[in-house]
Amino acid sequence: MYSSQASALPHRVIGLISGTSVDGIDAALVEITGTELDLKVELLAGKTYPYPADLRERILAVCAGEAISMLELADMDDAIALAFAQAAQNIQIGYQPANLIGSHGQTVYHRPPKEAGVGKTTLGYTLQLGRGEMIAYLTGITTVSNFRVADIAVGGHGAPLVPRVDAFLLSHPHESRCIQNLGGIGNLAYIPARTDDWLSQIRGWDTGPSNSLLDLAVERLTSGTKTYDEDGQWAASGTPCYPLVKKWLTHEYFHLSPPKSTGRELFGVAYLNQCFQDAEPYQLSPADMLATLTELTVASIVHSYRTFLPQMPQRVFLCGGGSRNLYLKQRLQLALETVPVLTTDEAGVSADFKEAIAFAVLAYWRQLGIPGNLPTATGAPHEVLLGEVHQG
Ligand SMILES: Nc1ncnc2c1ncn2[C@@H]1O[C@H](COP(=O)(O)OP(=O)(O)OP(=O)(O)O)[C@@H](O)[C@H]1O
Ligand SMILES: CC(=O)N[C@H]1[C@@H]2OC[C@@H](O2)[C@@H](O)[C@@H]1O[C@H](C)C(=O)O
Repeated sequence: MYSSQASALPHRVIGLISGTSVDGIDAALVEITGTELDLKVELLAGKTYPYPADLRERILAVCAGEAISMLELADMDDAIALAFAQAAQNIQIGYQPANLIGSHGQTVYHRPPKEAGVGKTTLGYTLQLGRGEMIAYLTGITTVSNFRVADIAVGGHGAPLVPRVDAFLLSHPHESRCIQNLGGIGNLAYIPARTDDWLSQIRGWDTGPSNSLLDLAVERLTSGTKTYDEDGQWAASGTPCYPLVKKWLTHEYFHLSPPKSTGRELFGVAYLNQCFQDAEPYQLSPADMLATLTELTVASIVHSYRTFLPQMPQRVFLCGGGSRNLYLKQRLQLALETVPVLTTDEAGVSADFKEAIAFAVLAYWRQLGIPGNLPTATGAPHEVLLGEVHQG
């Protein structure tokens, strides 16, 4: 545990991320004081800046495995960095300028590490575009980026990284909690009540698809006129097909023991095509298909908790865009029975901007020399400093 002396003064930091939904750049301007147990973050401004439509399409194509040249890769890296730098400039309008940026960038590829014989691991590989050096150059603000590689370099998954920040922002003295992110991919942080040794008992992993398949299905069912099902209204008018959910739950990812991480490589276009093929004999309506895909997200989360957690949490707090999907939230509450399902807003942390806030905190920790990974979530053998620093 680190002393808070180094950070007695508040730090104004910008956190930036575009996640696996590729819907746009979430930017948070925050004021941070304290370090870990005394960490305090005030959200001054939070906003999502949508990507230009052509850039979003190019990113999604690359995520789906389309080949591009090195020249195109460099251009895409810079186009993303430019969009991130603009988001950083815009979020500060009307505020005192920030002195640090933590930028996650855009994940375009993620390959978890693999066992390679006794005590050996083939390192994972992860690629986030939107290079930090360009953001620092364009904004004149010191920028920390490329957070995942240091954890990967010691054999970890490099993901999920937010659980360590969740631990200090959302733990409770007497209550065990799950913080469930519903992004393109879902992930959780299980945080026991803050008694002795609570930190070492925190768990975290990716639960599987959350909005990624739903969004792709909506695009497909509307011939591209819609990108998501607002509030889950369309899905709510359908009925889940349980034999399909049962079949899809046999996917080996759901049965892998944590630590584990995944991405659009596993739960993207190819997987959705398979889902539509599997659904053919059932002649589902579009609404039934969306309800069934929603149920896969719900069932995979609940299966994950019941199988891999030491005990069920006392409360679940949702965050990420999927926490605004009322149908998904309602189905999750039904499946979790007596465990209350809330959003992190109700625990004082913005459900929409928690990931952006987390990368502001991770950059701040990097500057203070505080590790950012949680080995029990990433599978790394020990804590490491995360992020590369580019002076502004
Ligand atoms: N009102 C809403 N109703 C239903 N779904 C919503 C709503 N608002 C946002 N979403 C969903 O949330 C998604 C965006 O969520 P979020 O920004 O948390 O994802 P992300 O950060 O890209 O994902 P990840 O956490 O995997 O990196 C949208 O693509 C959409 O599917
Ligand atoms: C490689 C990558 O970008 N992973 C993301 C993704 O989106 C959700 C889940 O999969 C999580 O593991 C991670 O993001 C969050 C911010 C994390 O690291 O905690």
